[in-house]
Amino acid sequence: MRAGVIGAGSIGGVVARALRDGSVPDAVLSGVLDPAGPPDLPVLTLDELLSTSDLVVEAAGQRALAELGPRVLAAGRDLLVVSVGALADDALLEELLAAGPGELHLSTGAIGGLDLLRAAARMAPLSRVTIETTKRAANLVQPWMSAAEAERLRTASAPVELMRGPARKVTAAFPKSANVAASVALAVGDWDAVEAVVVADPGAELTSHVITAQGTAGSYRFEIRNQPSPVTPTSSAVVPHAVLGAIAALAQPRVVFR
Ligand SMILES: NC(=O)C1=CN([C@@H]2O[C@H](COP(=O)(O)OP(=O)(O)OC[C@H]3O[C@@H](n4cnc5c(N)ncnc54)[C@H](O)[C@@H]3O)[C@@H](O)[C@H]2O)C=CC1
Ligand SMILES: O=C([O-])CC(=O)C(=O)O
Repeated sequence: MRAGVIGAGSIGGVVARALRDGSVPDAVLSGVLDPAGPPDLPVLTLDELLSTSDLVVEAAGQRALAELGPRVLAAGRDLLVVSVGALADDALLEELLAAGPGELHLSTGAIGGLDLLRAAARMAPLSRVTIETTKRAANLVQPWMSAAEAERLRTASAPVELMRGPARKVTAAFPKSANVAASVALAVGDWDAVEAVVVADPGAELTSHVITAQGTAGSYRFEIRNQPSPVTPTSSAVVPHAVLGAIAALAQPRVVFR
């Protein structure tokens, strides 16, 4: 399988180098598309990427997925999405689903438990599904925040709850930090069932995601505590490895959990 990568930052850069170095059996790097043009990686145009890849990994952000995702699928290339939060836009999701012949795949990204939540939600609708994300306060500053609010975050001395609301709203408000809220909503198949919370903690060494759900199938609590990426600390360092695991499963579908 030839895999191309859109966005060669903290996630896509690790993925591209691992593919280039042959660490995934039966998968090779075709190249990367990134205006930042990492010097050690083969940088291609979109047309070149599409003509030399079987699978394209999006690791460039929610806006890039909206701009480029439909073209990847329409060119007949499979697409593995990391910026899952962009799918909170129903119109984009419909466009991507209609855009084939390429197939759409979603990365599990920074979290786990999505398979069990999906199974439990199929048994009977879940109630009270929540995901609480806690990150280092200074990394959660957003362009829509007032200067005073941004400064309060940068100088916070205690944890602050920044937003609590429907997953759709929270993933759009924190596009680099709360894609996981969308992942939980897509796993349970109900955007309105999932409440997302973002907490800024000046003392947080690790990024945490605590997912809870109750239903007929049982009661669930997943606590994930990830090391932040040293390059882009809003992203967990494990994310590129989730992507590489997905590529390995697509390239060589043997002994794969589904
Ligand atoms: N599903 C999940 O659990 C997670 C999803 N993410 C998503 O992954 C995205 C990428 O994360 P990082 O690699 O840490 O960010 P990063 O900032 O380190 O890298 C992003 C790269 O994409 C490039 N880029 C931006 N727009 C582009 C475009 N239109 N075409 C090509 N390249 C473009 C940038 O130049 C940069 O090199 C985040 O913005 C977020 O949406 C991040 C963490 C977890
Ligand atoms: O990497 C993480 O821990 C989660 C993240 O940034 C996101 O969901 O956008």
